Amino acid sequence: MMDFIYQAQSPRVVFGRGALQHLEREIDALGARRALVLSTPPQATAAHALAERLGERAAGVFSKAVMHVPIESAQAAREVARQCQADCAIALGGGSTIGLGKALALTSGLPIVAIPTTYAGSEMTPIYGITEAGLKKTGRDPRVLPRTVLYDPLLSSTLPVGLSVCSGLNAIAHAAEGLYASDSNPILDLMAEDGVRALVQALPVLHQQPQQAEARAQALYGAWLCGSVLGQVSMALHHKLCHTLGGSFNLPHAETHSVVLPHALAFNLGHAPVAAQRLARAMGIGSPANVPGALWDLARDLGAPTSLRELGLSAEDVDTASALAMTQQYPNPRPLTHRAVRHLLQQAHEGIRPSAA
Ligand SMILES: NC(=O)C1=CN([C@@H]2O[C@H](COP(=O)(O)OP(=O)(O)OC[C@H]3O[C@@H](n4cnc5c(N)ncnc54)[C@H](O)[C@@H]3O)[C@@H](O)[C@H]2O)C=CC1
Ligand SMILES: O=C(O)/C=C\C(=O)CC(=O)O
Repeated sequence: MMDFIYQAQSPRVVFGRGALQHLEREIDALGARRALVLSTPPQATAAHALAERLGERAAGVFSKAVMHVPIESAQAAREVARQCQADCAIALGGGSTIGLGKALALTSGLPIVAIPTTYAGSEMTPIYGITEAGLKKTGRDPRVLPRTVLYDPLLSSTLPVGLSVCSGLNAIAHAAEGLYASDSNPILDLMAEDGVRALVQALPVLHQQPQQAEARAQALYGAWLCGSVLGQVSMALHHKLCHTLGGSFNLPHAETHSVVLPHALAFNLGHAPVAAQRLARAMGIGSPANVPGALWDLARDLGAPTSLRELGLSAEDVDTASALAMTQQYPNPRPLTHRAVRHLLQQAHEGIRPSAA
């Protein structure tokens, strides 16, 4: 039965090979004059080159973005933005850099131009995360949604192939949980299905030919769709588990999503048959029951990690993580019990291929 609420919510999106050439036009369109360019340390050279290109439109560079946005780095960026009198920020990078931009926007209201170089999708969401005293807190606030997103597939072509695969699986996770979200709607279901289709087709090509232009564009298109889904509907068990594993055990974000997703779907899809059908159709496989196994095979075949053990989670941490994950309350297709979550994490820890949903 049709019963939904849909509220369009999107930054301005400029998509295309070479889209970065439009940056000055987009800064001007915001009415901004002095942009602070943000990046991680490994992308500092690109950030400085961009600031140089912007000339007088650049207020400075802050290249100390860190995964999961430690409060100290957010405070340092806020101080630099204040000192250099920036009136906008440009986040050049993946979810870590865009997350730093969001932390800045949260307290200053500065408009953000996001230039994503991974497939994590943060640029399309009003979700921010900040880590303080070992605990990652997330929230939603319209102030942190970037005002403009420049999607340029040329920029993601330098993303190492292993990270490209895991980041693409991270994006697929947004769409998969969006398809069984308690607050989903038909438009976002269309976006989720097409996003999964684009990524499932692009990732094997990128695994063989990381520079293949059409596949880079297709993967980034999929990331846009999946990020839009993440931004507009509620996530469930899979994202909550990854949040716990990333925030409290410092596991790497995209890799953790890659490992956990098949197990979370094996747990949930039996209670979400329409989502399972859509995922099977998007992946080009016959039986919805085979979706979790097919995703696990895809990850393994493309060289992604398949166990939490190889990401550094100890056997003892499985107990702690299960207990922590059960402290949150949220809608999930299948009711949660501590025993079932513990079993799911144990399977993911050992890297066991999930059986049919
Ligand atoms: N708030 C939200 O809606 C979302 C937030 N996130 C957050 O984003 C963070 C993870 O973001 P990711 O994009 O997975 O990783 P990331 O932004 O940490 O990037 C991973 C590494 O790859 C490098 N890198 C990125 N793009 C590159 C490129 N094109 N070429 C070469 N190197 C490149 C980065 O400098 C970094 O060293 C987590 O903290 C996660 O919680 C992720 C998704 C959504
Ligand atoms: O943790 C955050 O910074 C906010 C959301 C996400 O990371 C979404 C995700 O788990 O991919």
